[in-house]
Amino acid sequence: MATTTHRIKIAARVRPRLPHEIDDEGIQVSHTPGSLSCISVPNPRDLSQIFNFPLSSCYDQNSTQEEIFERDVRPLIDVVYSGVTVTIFAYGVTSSGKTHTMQGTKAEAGVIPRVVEAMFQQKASLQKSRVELSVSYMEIYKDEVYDLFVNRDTAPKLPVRENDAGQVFVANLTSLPIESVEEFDTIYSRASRHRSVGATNLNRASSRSHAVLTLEVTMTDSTAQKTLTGKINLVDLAGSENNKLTGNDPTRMAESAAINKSLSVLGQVVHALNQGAARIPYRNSKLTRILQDALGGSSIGLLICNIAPGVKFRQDTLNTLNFAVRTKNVENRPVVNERDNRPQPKPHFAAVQPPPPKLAPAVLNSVPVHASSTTAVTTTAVVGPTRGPRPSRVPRPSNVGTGLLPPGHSRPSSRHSSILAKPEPAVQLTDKEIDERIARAVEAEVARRLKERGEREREEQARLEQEKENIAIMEKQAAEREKAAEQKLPPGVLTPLLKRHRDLDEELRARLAELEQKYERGNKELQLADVLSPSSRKKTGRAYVALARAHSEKGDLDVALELYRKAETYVPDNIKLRERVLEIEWAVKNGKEFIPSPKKSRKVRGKKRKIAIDRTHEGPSVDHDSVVQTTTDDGERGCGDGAGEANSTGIFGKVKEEEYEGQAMNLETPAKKSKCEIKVEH
Ligand SMILES: Nc1ncnc2c1ncn2[C@@H]1O[C@H](COP(=O)(O)OP(=O)(O)OP(=O)(O)O)[C@@H](O)[C@H]1O
Repeated sequence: MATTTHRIKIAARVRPRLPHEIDDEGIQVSHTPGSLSCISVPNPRDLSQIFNFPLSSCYDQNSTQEEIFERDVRPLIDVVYSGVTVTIFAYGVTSSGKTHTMQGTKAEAGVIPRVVEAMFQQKASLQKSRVELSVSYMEIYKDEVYDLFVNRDTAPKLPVRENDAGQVFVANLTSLPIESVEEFDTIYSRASRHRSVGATNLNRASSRSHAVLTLEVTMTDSTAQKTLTGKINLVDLAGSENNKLTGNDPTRMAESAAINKSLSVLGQVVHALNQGAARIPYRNSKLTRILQDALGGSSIGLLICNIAPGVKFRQDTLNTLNFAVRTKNVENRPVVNERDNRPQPKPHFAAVQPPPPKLAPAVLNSVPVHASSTTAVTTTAVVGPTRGPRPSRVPRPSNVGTGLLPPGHSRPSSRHSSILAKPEPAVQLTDKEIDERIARAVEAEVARRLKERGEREREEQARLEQEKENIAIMEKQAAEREKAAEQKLPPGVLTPLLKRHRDLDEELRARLAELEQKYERGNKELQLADVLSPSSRKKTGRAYVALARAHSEKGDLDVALELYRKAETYVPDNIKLRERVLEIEWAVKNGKEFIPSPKKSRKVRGKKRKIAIDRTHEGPSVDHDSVVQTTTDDGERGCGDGAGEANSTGIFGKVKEEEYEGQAMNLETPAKKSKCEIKVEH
């Protein structure tokens, strides 16, 4: 049997303009008899364009607290007394009037005090049953739940849990029995002082948390041996905030971030429900976790969208109304929370039924609720021996607030412990009946497991697809960004990344060409050098060097470089010559002037030669010829000795390291090393 669905009812309320505000004349509320009322808002970007939002209730700036209560809230009191959970939440941007609507002032009492009064009036009118009322009050501050009946300094963070029947509850939340309106007022005003409130530019007393007040009524009919439990959750949400307008300090910013995040998750939940998504992200915030039952669950909902009329709130007004439009499509499946208190027969060990699926009200009996509400709701009460005594078997009844107790968990302050199962007499079953029951139980269990597995697989599949989609979106966005960056540049101009690639490419090609040239040139000279004797090679080298030097002194660096390179082919191991080539290459490449180091005077050269000769006497085997050659200062003669090399490499090597980077590393070739070693052996 299918259960009846119920859509969340939406009301919109525009608050009056505050003294310092510029009114947004464009927001209009219109009522047409016989059809939905409508709220119209101009598009902030194009004022000639008007957006219309038809909603079941629209209240303009002159509306009163009484009007709203009588029209939209009072009918729900009957629904609560029929054993159904009702959730009313006030939604809107900061300073739009949520707290005013829910709480109000002494002179203009809001929804909460009026609901309490109506609940006590209804209680007084019930003769047959024993009626008990209790209240709980919590706030969700920075995604943590706190009990507002506990002093804030000592209040612990309360965990949100789910029992095995799928009921979400706040563990250890205080539930206080109340006997009168006055008693409630005392408790409530004390608890409200614990709520996190702070001043922002937009609201001197801005709620920094979401507050959930729950009134629970239990009606025990001793004649019919039934207990009905109804609840009403009154939720004053914190307002979404634009930190530019609120002028928040770091503490307020952190609060604001938590508020905006939880409201954004609320939007995601509503969106997912509208899309019929496999996974609804209730768990992404405590707010949605706690309101799970009101959003696509088993309670009846009323969303009051509060609207601030100021021009600066235009965009927020549109956001709020768009949220309202999406929410009105969310469907709930209300259930009556009824418990059968008749003695339950003790089931045979083989007759134990598997627990019914969490979301299976369709297989349960359906009865209309005796309420003035036009909504037909279903009861979850199951009468008869197959029904276990535990209330947790009710498919996802609402559990927010005072009744948020897991099965078998009782609280001293709560009076619900009186609704416990009575002793159960034994029942006589035939063997056939037992076999049938076992078969049914096994079938049901297998079906349940298969269904669960299917759901898990679908969820996983959806998650994977979502991930794939996200990756595709990210890739597309990256490509679009790159394309957009290119398009922004004038034709022919490249993005920095492409330009860098292009530059590198060109550099690489030039370097390759240079290397090839060098190779060819070197090859030719090498072939010549090969046929010469060592002394002729040195002479040819020296001749080239002399010629190169003459050109470099004239400033003809390209020719000088060419000649030095040729010289290098004949005396490849001359380190000074190599350095000279590098220096001139650098000067040519960077368009710098090349100033050759001055020739040392004969005297200095002679002195150096003397030192070198003296040194040669220190060791037994010295090549005099090579020593003489190393006394030259500019590389125009052959290989240098150890001292000369160290000196020249010390000076030139430093310059090269900075200017030639990697090239400087290869100054000392293996050929050079081996020649020096040979010299020492001589
Ligand atoms: N219908 C109304 N009539 C008169 N004054 C109102 C009305 N609604 C709101 N106000 C005033 O507007 C101001 C902001 O209202 P309120 O504090 O209720 O906003 P809020 O939406 O709860 O803000 P926040 O999210 O920051 O807590 C208050 O000074 C309040 O008295």
